[in-house]
Amino acid sequence: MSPGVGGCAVATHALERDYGGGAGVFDVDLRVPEGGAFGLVGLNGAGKTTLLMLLSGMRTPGKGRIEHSYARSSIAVCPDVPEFEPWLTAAEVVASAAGLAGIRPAPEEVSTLVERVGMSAAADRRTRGFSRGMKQRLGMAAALIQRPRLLILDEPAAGLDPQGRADVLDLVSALRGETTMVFSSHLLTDVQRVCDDVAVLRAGRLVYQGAVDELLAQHVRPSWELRVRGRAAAEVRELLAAEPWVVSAEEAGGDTVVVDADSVPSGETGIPALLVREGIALTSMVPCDARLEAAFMSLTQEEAT
Ligand SMILES: Nc1ncnc2c1ncn2[C@@H]1O[C@H](COP(=O)(O)OP(=O)(O)OP(=O)(O)O)[C@@H](O)[C@H]1O
Repeated sequence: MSPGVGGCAVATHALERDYGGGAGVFDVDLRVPEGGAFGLVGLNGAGKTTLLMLLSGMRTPGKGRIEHSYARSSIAVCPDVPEFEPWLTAAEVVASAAGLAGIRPAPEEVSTLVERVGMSAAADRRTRGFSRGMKQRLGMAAALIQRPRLLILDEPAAGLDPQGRADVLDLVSALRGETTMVFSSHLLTDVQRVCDDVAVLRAGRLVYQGAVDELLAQHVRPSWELRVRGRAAAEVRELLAAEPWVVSAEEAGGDTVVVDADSVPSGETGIPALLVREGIALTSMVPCDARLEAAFMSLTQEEAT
């Protein structure tokens, strides 16, 4: 490990890449803990790709420095829209990615990886005509065959349908602990689903880095949409509103009530406990993601002070 990286897969110090006209990344002190999934979020043009390319060594900084725990050969990158030679099959793409990295995997290693990314059925199909989701998963297999210690994924779930997005996020989640991942997204909900830590970029500058839970605690009022059975929604709303930890409770049509709590733990434990106490059946309790997005937007758009 390089001196000074202590506990981090990669760390940057006053990193800058200035494209002029305010574009680029500036004064970035990033700490990516080892072994987990690290999310990099920001609006379009915030500098996510630039920072990822700097971390990967594919672009050079104008100022500042980067310390890696790993050799350059242990870093793999999956671009936002992976492109492959159209005449190669999926399995050949993975095998040739290994060859380019100087690795000679056993055929079973290639097929296991192709299976792991859910591409077994297409292993022997040429990549011409692959959907974006298939390309994304194949790109991840081509990166993983290099046995990276650090895997950099640029918007791996962007442009995918809900199923494709869920597949990619599940894969990222399953890789936690195996390799350090840094992945960019403009969706906080994706990051919340799979990441332990997150950095938020606004106009090229870091405005937050740390635990996802802490970001949510600081910027999001926890909220759930409940569906109940056995009692009118109005009555359930009233019962909830009387609880000291409930910030607001609103009917949202039919059997649905939306509850804002003063903290995630108080809502997660208090809502089921109250309903059990009152003998009310809870048919679903879903966090209100739209509000998470709104909080993220306020964090990324608010004026720098
Ligand atoms: N090679 C380049 N030369 C000049 N400007 C660039 C270059 N690459 C990126 N930029 C500009 O730097 C800013 C950050 O771009 P970057 O692609 O890093 O952002 P991003 O957060 O990844 O955006 P998106 O989510 O849209 O992909 C943008 O204003 C972009 O136009």
